Amino acid sequence: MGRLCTHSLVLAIPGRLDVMPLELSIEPGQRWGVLGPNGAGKTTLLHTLAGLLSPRQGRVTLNGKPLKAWRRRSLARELGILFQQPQDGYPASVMESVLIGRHPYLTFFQQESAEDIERAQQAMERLDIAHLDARLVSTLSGGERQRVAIATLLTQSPALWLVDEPTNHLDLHHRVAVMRLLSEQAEQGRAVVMCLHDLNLAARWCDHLLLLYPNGEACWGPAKDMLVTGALERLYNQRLSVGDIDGARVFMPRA
Ligand SMILES: Nc1ncnc2c1ncn2[C@@H]1O[C@H](COP(=O)(O)OP(=O)(O)OP(=O)(O)O)[C@@H](O)[C@H]1O
Repeated sequence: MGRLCTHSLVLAIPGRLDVMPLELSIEPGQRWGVLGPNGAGKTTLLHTLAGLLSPRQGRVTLNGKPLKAWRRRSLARELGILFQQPQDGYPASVMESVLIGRHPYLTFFQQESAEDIERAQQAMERLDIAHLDARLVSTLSGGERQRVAIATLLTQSPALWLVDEPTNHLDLHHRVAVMRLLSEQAEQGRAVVMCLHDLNLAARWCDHLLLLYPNGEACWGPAKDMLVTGALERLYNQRLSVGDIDGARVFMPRA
């Protein structure tokens, strides 16, 4: 179970004082998209939801318990984060990197078991990087590194996935594959919160949306209620053309 709630949460964004408190309730099985222009606070929100940043005001609870009351290792079994910036500053192979996902389940001196290795192999196959298992992560392309980071999260298998721009660097095929994977996680009862820049991915794959405006305003709710052209144009300060393709709403920026 991964039920994450925010209570009068105000993000600590430097210089932004007039910010609407967030009262979010992210339930197991839901796919939340976080939308907003550059600098709106999407990454700050994700890091605050993960307990990596303190809010200016309010609190976050996971399964009813304040994040601060969780022990870090227990929290890492419940909640996983995909960072926008790669976190691979040390030399490691793809396999070693993906196995890090099992660390919350191991004691300090414990070796990974055959089952841990099997999970990592399955995750690498799912992300189409099994053939790269012995390669140093530092030698990979941007899209390959992104798939390693997602495979690590899949190996970790948390109840709540916090993913910052999961389709960064990915080609069209892998973009869809990753959105399918996130959807499946939700179908299996996990909760997924994803920061997205692509409105059409959000419209296609998210059932709930949070719109973060750069002036501190915010609105959230079921995706069908949030995908209002005027509100999105104001969000991005960009005129949009709207159409329907195969039953899905599609947004195109007007030139
Ligand atoms: N350590 C810091 N010092 C000063 N300002 C900061 C700091 N960290 C973040 N900010 C500012 O907080 C605001 C929100 O940043 P954040 O990274 O959350 O935005 P974002 O919506 O994720 O943007 P993007 O779409 O560009 O990734 C930005 O204006 C950023 O410059």
